[in-house]
Amino acid sequence: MSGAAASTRYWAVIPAAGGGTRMNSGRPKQYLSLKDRALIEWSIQPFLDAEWIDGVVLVLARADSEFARLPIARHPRILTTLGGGARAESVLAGLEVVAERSAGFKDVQVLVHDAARPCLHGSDMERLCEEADDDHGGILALPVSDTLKRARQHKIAETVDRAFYWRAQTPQLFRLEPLIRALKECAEHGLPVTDEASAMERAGYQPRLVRGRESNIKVTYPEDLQLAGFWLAQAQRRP
Ligand SMILES: Nc1ccn([C@@H]2O[C@H](COP(=O)(O)OP(=O)(O)OP(=O)(O)O)[C@@H](O)[C@H]2O)c(=O)n1
Ligand SMILES: C[C@](O)(CO)[C@H](O)COP(=O)(O)O
Repeated sequence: MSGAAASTRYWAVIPAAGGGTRMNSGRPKQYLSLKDRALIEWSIQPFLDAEWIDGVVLVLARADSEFARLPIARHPRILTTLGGGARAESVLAGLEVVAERSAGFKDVQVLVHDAARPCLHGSDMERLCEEADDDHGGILALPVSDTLKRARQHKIAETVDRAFYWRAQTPQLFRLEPLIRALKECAEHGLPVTDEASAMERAGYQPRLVRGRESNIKVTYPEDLQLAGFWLAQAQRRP
């Protein structure tokens, strides 16, 4: 990847240990079929296509018996480990594998990407690596375009100025060791974090917001699956 120092090593961690409760499909949503592939395969592919990424650590649920049956499971740059009860625990488990595999390298950057986001463009992932701050990291995100209301018991409490709000996506890019420390700190204090940036912000970092793409949706609810299929077709991504 252009711009990165030759000594910088890049890894990806893909949290894929969730149960897909909100999808209500009776199986983990990452294995639902999306244009002739499992959703998770689309999410992993941009990182395998990027040969400058040393490895992809996939974090699976203990009961996961599906991934091993996928063709992509045999890819030489994919490692797997077991996740935990919350996304942050799963991410931390994946980071520990990166730490083991990248021992000896000083400058290790990690891209954390939801397995539930199958429509990522590889070019956006590269742009994140180029535009993120070396020390503070960065995330793909989108400025809010709707008028934002703060709710109180299903009523409008106030309208907030949307100019100051962005919607966080993934990948989120951070240096390995500071991210491990930040997530461990949150875990030790029982602080639930829903993304890596939250942990880094709490540790005093100011991650850069790198504009993403509306199509980089997180497949969360049933209607999201059809939308993901639409965006993949728009990008003309082939299985
Ligand atoms: N304990 C968990 C929970 C979530 N994830 C992963 O984190 C990503 C984002 O989480 P989300 O969209 O909430 O997925 P689920 O937790 O599966 O969905 P739900 O909350 O509806 O159960 C997903 O790729 C999911 O597999 C994970 O690795 N470990
Ligand atoms: C990490 C994330 O995708 C950023 O928007 C989001 O926080 C994941 O939330 P989830 O509830 O674990 O899906």
